[in-house]
Amino acid sequence: MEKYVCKTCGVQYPPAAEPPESCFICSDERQHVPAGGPAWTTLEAMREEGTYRNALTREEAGLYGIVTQPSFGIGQTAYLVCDNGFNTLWDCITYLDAETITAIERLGGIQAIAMSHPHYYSTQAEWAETFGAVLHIHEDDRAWVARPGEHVRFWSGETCRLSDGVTLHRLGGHFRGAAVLHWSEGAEGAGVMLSGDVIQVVADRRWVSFMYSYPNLIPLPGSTVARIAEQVRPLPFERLYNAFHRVVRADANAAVQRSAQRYIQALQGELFDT
Ligand SMILES: O=c1ccn([C@@H]2O[C@H](COP(=O)(O)O)[C@@H](O)[C@H]2O)c(=O)[nH]1
Repeated sequence: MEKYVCKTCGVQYPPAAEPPESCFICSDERQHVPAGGPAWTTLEAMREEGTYRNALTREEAGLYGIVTQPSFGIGQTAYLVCDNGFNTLWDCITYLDAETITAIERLGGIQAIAMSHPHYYSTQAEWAETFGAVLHIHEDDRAWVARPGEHVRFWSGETCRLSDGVTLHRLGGHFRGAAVLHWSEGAEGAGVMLSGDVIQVVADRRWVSFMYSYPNLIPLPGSTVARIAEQVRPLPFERLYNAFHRVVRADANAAVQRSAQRYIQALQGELFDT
């Protein structure tokens, strides 16, 4: 029996004799199945190949980025937030090896794992089991968990406090249970938001955007974007990190507010006349 991993999104499935016929994450209209159909590997095969390694980078005091090189699956970055002795892994990546485990153990291990949305679930069960961490997922996204188990804690409502400085906020939009992480101690106490791509940092780093599907370019309703901006407004955060190493470095809450206004104006035909 093997725990097959979808090569397109990096999500791991429960033990089975044969790979699944399709990946239910990629078959959804927010992702895509490659033209050649689904393809599969396993975490063990990836380790044996020796192709991959994880780069762990210090982003700022108490915050580390972890990304697989060369890129695998969607290619997202996971973050380790070290908040006064309580470490949270924000989002997850598929590849996990002994070198990564040692490096993270040196930083104090992982006490909690929290996910923005299903596209980054990857091998979250392996990470939770390896580090003895509780895996926090909003209950509205329960149906997207390929490998449920004792390690998962489904949270409900709009917020979930993980440590003194770390709180999850359900924003919805990209997925019903889509969440962001607010770290009040980040950016030297000015606050940091980790957003996955529930709030997406765009090419011009002074702006963000919001989508139902990024690869298939399906936007969100203006009312949803307005609600997301209102939920975020009271939170103090100077910096915002997305899942692809893009950062709004200064005045990030204001960037979210003006970007939401611009997005809604564009949807309403008030931003340009082309
Ligand atoms: O800016 C982006 C972000 C993501 N994608 C692609 O979308 C899918 C789903 O990933 P999410 O990041 O969770 O939306 C994946 O295939 C990404 O490569 C994109 O095209 N542009």
